[in-house]
Amino acid sequence: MNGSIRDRRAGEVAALRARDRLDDLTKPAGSLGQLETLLERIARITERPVPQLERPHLLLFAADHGVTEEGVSAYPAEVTGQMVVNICRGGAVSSVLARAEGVHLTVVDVGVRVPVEHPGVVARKVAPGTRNLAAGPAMTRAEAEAAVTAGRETAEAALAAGADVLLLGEMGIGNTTAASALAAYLLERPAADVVGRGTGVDPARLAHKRAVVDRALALHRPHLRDPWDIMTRLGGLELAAMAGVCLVAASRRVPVLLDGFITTAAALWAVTVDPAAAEVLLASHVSAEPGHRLLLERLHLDPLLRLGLRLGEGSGALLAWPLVRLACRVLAETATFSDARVTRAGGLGVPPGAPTVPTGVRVARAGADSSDCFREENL
Ligand SMILES: Cc1cc2ncn([C@H]3O[C@H](COP(=O)(O)O)[C@@H](O)[C@H]3O)c2cc1C
Ligand SMILES: O=C(O)c1cccnc1
Repeated sequence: MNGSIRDRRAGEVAALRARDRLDDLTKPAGSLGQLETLLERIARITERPVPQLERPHLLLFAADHGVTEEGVSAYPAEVTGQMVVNICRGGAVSSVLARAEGVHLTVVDVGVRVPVEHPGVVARKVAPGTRNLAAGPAMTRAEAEAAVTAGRETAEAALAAGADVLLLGEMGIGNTTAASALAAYLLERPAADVVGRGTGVDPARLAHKRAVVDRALALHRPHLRDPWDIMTRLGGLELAAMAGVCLVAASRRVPVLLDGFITTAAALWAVTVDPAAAEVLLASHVSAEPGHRLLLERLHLDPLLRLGLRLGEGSGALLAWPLVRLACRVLAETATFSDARVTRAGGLGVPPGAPTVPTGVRVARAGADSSDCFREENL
């Protein structure tokens, strides 16, 4: 207990020092907008006033869903296994983004229905998919626990390999239905508020998908006594595994960059198990699924991007990652007012026409950049 109080204080001190440094950088106060609150949050999580996140690992969990037999997705269930192979071969959107940004990608099979034929997949299959959550519990308690453990161990392995930030991703046809069931229950909302088109179901199928989620909620509600009942009955194997990642990140004070609706539903469940998990979450984007905005609001998270994405696979987290990395670089490398001898706001002011940067002062740090405006003759 004392340890956690001390940890929290260390985080608050780091956040305050990050705030002070942000105000001391050669820029108008507050001018980096949302990136400034992001940096304070990362400082608080990592307990470092000038955090450097340089080793991102995307942990992508794949599993199938029995609820697909209700016809809730625009695509057939076999796409899960096919896409896992595509991701590992480098052909999926997430593979391209991870490659382009140098993000280490780990793909974990926690419950794909068929054998996944690729040596790159981490084999942690708990069961060959869940059962239909609209007809009975999706999992047994032992399966839910094993899936959370698979997520926990994957996160521990990534951290042992040097990861300093974890990105979450998932692949599982039908998982917007399971995520909707979890979200509707945890947010105390009807299915109509959270269910969206997922892979792109038409309006008739969307109405059916909502009815399926409402039916599942009515079926399970009398049996939901603790968080484990909720995950066991309404969740999914990859949802449980992603929650396991959040739980490890909370205890290790490592930032988790969420992706879309599905990853955020898993994260909210993790927060019901350990409220400290809420402190390590970062929101990459807000997806087109209507429940995503509601989940982010519940978690008090401000998404960095609003692109209308509805893909998953960690794609939104991968797109937001460069912003996070660049924000950290800016905090670490931008000159301060005193270093650069730039006049602060509230001083005597600068005479009209006078240069705001005294001639002969280098604003850039030596060797920091090669662009033209940083050349000696231009300073
Ligand atoms: C080719 C393809 C690639 C994907 N990559 C992610 N998803 C996304 O769509 C699925 C969820 O939507 P629903 O609940 O409507 O099935 C998940 O696999 C999610 O990761 C994909 C879906 C498809 C079809
Ligand atoms: O928001 C998401 O995570 C999402 C939305 C649609 C399909 N797959 C994922």
